[in-house]
Amino acid sequence: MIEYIDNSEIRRKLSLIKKVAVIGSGTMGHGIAQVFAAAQCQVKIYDLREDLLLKAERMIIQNLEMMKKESYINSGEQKETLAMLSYSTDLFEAVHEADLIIEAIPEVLEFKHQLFQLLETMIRSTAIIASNTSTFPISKLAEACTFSERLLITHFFNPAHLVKLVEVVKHEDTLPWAAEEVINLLKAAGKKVVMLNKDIPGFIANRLQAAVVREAFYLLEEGIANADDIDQVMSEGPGMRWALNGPLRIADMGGLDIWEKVTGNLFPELDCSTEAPRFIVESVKQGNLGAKTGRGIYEYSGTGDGASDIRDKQLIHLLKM
Ligand SMILES: NC(=O)c1ccc[n+]([C@@H]2O[C@H](COP(=O)([O-])OP(=O)(O)OC[C@H]3O[C@@H](n4cnc5c(N)ncnc54)[C@H](O)[C@@H]3O)[C@@H](O)[C@H]2O)c1
Repeated sequence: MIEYIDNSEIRRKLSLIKKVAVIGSGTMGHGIAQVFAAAQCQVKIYDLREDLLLKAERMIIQNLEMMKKESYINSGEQKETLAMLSYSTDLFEAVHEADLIIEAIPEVLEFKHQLFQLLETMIRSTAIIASNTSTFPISKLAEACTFSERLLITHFFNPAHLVKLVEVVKHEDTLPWAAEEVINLLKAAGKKVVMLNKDIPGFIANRLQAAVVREAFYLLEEGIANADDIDQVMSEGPGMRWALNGPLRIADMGGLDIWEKVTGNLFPELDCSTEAPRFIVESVKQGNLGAKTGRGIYEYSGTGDGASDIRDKQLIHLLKM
């Protein structure tokens, strides 16, 4: 973990990043834009169509309204954040003055490469470019761009306006000032930043999550317990501890002699499949994508907005603790 002096106000004033462009206003993009707007950057959000931008604006308004209702921000902060945001379907207009450009478009390498090639002709020669990719190593992203010395991964978590963690990955060419600027800004925005020492697919968090999810679907498919019980085992047990201490510290606290037995005895028993779980593949084929389509592992009313409202309220309560 990078540690800087904790004086976000001074850091913010000294930061070179005043203007931010967010490309892609979907699940992640709108929340990322909100984070930078709340940190007093002028933020332009770009998407392919006007209706997508209107949806993003609506979601940011709802996010801020809930944060105010739950007394996490005041109405001054709500207004100031909204005033820092603007929306555009013109890519050049969105990016040409930006100090930092964050892409949050779909996880398709070809799309990201095409976008980088377009950006090359439009952005300032000192602009920093960050990708919110969940899985691609930065070496893959850099293959199709001429700005690898200003390229980073900033991996936010859904919902980006509430989850504190951002994983940062540098390319071997990334200049130290570019990483430092972005990390300082993220910290001033209240984020917890972890920078990886090496480039690896899935970074840290998604590798840890994927290991747990693989086993969770194995237990479900084998009928060991129903979905609700499997989820409860996690949230009432390990999840509760993991909110406060990571798996390595917990291993230390339990005793490494015990964990030698637990891992040695259990590793040979664990699922080690190398493909997406059958349950997920079948659900996707049937168009059951989870909360957003009303059905996944559970059933939801409408488009699942109620479920994300509850999740966001619970996260705000956790943050206030
Ligand atoms: N959803 C998550 O939980 C999550 C978490 C962390 C990281 N990510 C990563 O963030 C990125 C975005 O994911 P998302 O879930 O927000 O996707 P999304 O589908 O919700 O949003 C993507 C947005 O990008 C727009 N878009 C598509 N092609 C574009 C282009 N060429 N130029 C500009 N905009 C374009 C789409 O119109 C859409 O609004 C992906 O790389 C994903 O892996 C997602």
